[in-house]
Order: sequence, then structure tokens, then C-alpha cells
Amino acid sequence: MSDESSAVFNDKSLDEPTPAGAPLTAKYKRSFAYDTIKDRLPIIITKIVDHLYRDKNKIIEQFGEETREDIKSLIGSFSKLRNELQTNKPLVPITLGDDADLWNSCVQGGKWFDSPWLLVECYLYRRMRDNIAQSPSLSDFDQFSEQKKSGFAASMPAMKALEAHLNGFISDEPLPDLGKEQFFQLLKVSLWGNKCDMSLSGGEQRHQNLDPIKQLAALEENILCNHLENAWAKILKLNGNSSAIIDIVLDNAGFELFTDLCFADFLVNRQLVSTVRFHAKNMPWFVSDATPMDLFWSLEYLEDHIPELGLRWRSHVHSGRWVLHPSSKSSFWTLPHAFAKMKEVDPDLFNLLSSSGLVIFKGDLNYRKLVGDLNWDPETQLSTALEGCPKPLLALRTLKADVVVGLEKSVIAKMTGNWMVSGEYAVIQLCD
Ligand SMILES: O=P(O)(O)OC[C@@]1(O)O[C@H](CO)[C@@H](O)[C@@H]1O
Ligand SMILES: [Mn+2]
Repeated sequence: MSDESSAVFNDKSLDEPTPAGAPLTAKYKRSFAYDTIKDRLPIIITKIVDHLYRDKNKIIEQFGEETREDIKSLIGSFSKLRNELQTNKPLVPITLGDDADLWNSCVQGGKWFDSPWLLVECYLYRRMRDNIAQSPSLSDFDQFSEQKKSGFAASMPAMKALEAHLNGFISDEPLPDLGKEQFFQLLKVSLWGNKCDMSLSGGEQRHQNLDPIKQLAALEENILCNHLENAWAKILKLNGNSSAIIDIVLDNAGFELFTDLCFADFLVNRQLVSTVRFHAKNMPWFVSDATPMDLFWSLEYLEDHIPELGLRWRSHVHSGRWVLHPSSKSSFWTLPHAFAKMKEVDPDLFNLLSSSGLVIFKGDLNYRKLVGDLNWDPETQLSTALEGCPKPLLALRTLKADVVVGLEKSVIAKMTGNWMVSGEYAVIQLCD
């Protein structure tokens, strides 16, 4: 590695379990939060520093000669950020951006290993943005863009396999049961697409190269709570209503985004809904999360590589059947808040989502925010943990953090090892 500043890790975390009901935090050594902050996050920063050294000339070519000095300072500020984390320094205020005050009211001098994990992990990505924003010439620079693009390209075989299935699903022929079977398959493909995040893998590229529909049967018993039937009933109730809108709060770019778009294509093509509204992140986030730019280049890439599909998807955008909601350019999704705070912090977004036909929340981080990232008993009622969130909602999430609710005692009893964080298990949970 090109950057060798060896910070000494200041380890004062406690060797005892996280108390029941408390926010997850790296204060407790046995927690996944501790592993993440101690090991995974420094690796993610180191990878960016390496990228800045290695690809300096490419970045200068793209953003202009004046960025040469800015890249040097960025390497310095990212290395400093890693050092602050590894030596458990206080979280310093965010300096630039309309959301700085909101952020600073949450940060308030807490430290990396003592503060809530959700706050600290979100803060890391917000600080990266703050560092980048210091250099106006790099304001559009996405430190994870390379990884996201190569992950997308590497998933081409799986995308083509999925496209072949999708073409059969969206023909003009009527489908038995209004397409229930196909709805189930595409929703599950979108669920398992969430395995492909690059935060859990410490920034390692994740992609998919097998036929995703053929893998579904083997994964069936790994769905620990499955409200698919209820989700279908919910969608059918919207069916026939020409203004039926559903929202998808996206998670990762790359293969996961492709699966989400396949699902959204099916919904509008079979006229199960009239409009799908997407919500993306307004800055590079948790390595692989989709930004508006990621959506734009993904559609362009598909027009070049799978033209029939790419053009059809472009037409959904032009006709307004697919909408990228303005929340994708504002800050709520990149604040550290639990979604129970949405009503207070962003009432317009809360009202919009509460009047949606269904809000689909993709992925692990969204799930953590839905349930407040607390150390819940896994048997807790879904409705209790989701109190205050906009509904009706459907969470599609593979388990990659040690928090889950709404499971049956008999299911929990069968689980062993690191089932909560391995990404091998999933939930499909509807709360009406
Ligand atoms: O939200 P995603 O993309 O499904 O997952 C992001 C994620 O892997 O990042 C954290 C580890 O850094 C985990 O808690 C979380 O699961
Ligand atoms: Mn993600």
C-alpha cells in the first residue's frame, strides 16, 4: 500500500455484550460495529488514498490541471481522517454544505468508538464529502466511481441472463394470475441483489455472474421472514388505479440497481402501477450506494450494451413512468437520522412517502435506519420497531448488521454463527 501512516489504535472498548435496546456502538468489543469501525472503515479510506495516488493522472485529465495540487491535499486530508478514526479522536464539525448545521447538532464532540455506530459510519462518508468540497475543482469527484463502474461491467453476464427472463415477463401476452409468479421472482432477485454491496466487503468489488433467477430456489430457505404474499396483495389493491405510485428508496449501484430497475420495469409494463419514483443518495455513500450520476451512466451503459432494454428504460424516464425524485439531491438520505425522525426533519418527504402506494426500502443501511439501529430483540414486533416511519413500507434486506426484528422464535432458534452479518440471510417485511 502506498500510504503507510501507522496510527496506533486506542482500544478502550468494553468486553461485554451491547445492552438490550441500546444504540449499536463500537463501545462494545463483541459487536459488529466494533469490527466495522476498527477494521473495515480504515481499509475503505486506504483504498481511496491508493486510488488517488495510482490514478492521479486520469483524475487530472478528467477534472483539469488545477486539480493536481488538490489531489495532494485530498490524500493528506483522507490520511488525517483515517488517523482520527483509528486514534478515537472527537468527531470534528462538518464545515461546508446546507446540511452542516444539522450534522453538527448530531456530532457534538462524540468520539468514533463511543458514539452510535449509525452516526459514526454516516459521518465518515459525510467527512469525505467535506474534504472533497474543499477543492471546488473536484466538487463532482466521486471517490467510489471506478469501483461502481467496474462492478457494473463485471455483472454483464448476469444482467444479460436476467434480461432474457424479463423479456418473457413483459410481453403483451396475459400472464397467469396477473403475473404473480414473475412478480415474486423479480422481487426476490432485487432482494438478493443486495448481497452486492462494497461497504461490507471493505471496498472490494462485488458483482454477480450467474443467472439470478436460477439461484432463487436454493436461497428460498434463507429468507427468514417472508411477506411476499402480503406485498402482492398490496400491489393488487393499487392495480387499476391510474395514479398508483410506488417509491423505491435505492441502495447500491451496480448489479443491485439493475435488479431494482428490472423489477420497476415489470411493474410499469404490466401496469401494476403507473409510476415508480426512485430515491438515490446526494453524495458518494457507503462505497457502493447509487447517486443520480450512477443512475445516468448505468442507463447510458445499458443503451450501449443491451440496446433494446436500455432504450425501453430510457422511454420510461421520458414518459414519466420512472421518476428520480428530488429527494435524491437533498440531504435527508445522507443524514445520520433514523427514519422515525423523518416527520420532524423532512416533513415534506414524510408526507410524500406516507401518501405513496408502497415505499420499498432496499438494503441494510435503510433497514438499520428504519429500526433506529438499536439492539432489538429479534422477536420484537415489526410495527413496534417501525413506529414513526412512513408507511405502507416494504423492507427488502439481506442481513449485514447485527440488528433484525420481526422473526419467529422457531426461526431464531435454528440460527447459528454469524448469521446476522454474513449477507447470506434476508428478510422481506411489509408494514402497513
Ligand atoms: O446498505 P447496504 O449496502 O445493504 O449495506 C451496507 C453495509 O454493508 O455497510 C455496513 C458495513 O460497513 C453494514 O452495516 C451494512 O450492511
Ligand atoms: Mn449500500
